[in-house]
Amino acid sequence: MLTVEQIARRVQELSRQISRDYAAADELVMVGVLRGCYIFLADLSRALTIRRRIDFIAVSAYGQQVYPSDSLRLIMDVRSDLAGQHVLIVDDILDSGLTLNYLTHLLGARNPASLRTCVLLRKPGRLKIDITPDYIGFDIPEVWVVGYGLDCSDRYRALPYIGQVDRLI
Ligand SMILES: O=P(O)(O)OC[C@H]1O[C@H](OP(=O)(O)OP(=O)(O)O)[C@H](O)[C@@H]1O
Ligand SMILES: Nc1nc2[nH]cnc2c(=O)[nH]1
Repeated sequence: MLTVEQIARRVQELSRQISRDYAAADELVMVGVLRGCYIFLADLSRALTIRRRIDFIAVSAYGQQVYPSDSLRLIMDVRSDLAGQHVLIVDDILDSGLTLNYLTHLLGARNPASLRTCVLLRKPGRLKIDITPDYIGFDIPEVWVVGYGLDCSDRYRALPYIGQVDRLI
């Protein structure tokens, strides 16, 4: 679906935009949403030209039967105190929007100086919640995608490109 070159070009564009937008900030705290974010966050953070710190957070759906699950729980919190910090949540994909919605409420309640969101992929046709990330890499169709950090039953995360697999979503 997306080649190595297309992804690299878009990540560079996003990093230029983010570096420009935060040029006046002392520091940006990038909060990656595990696990799918790990390659995108690595590439994006290295391309930024501003001061940044990296942190991680992990959530999990209750139960595995239904996707997307309506209820999420926090399974690993960030280490940093986010009060007064410029925070950017970085995730690989926005599907129903439940994860990003949950996290923006959770982290927004910690009095950050600012809170924005960045996703590499968005499936506009799947949104269950009206949420628009501040930075979006690509809009994609309603299919299951893998590679560049994204998995299918924990496989394919290390593929350098983004591909589509047959799976009911
Ligand atoms: O918009 P939503 O419907 O909430 O879906 C998006 C979330 O789903 C994926 O995570 P997943 O739960 O598959 O975990 P993983 O990142 O560990 O693979 C992805 O990384 C997002 O965090
Ligand atoms: N790997 C992967 N995770 C997702 N989470 C929500 N949609 C997707 C998808 O298409 N692929």
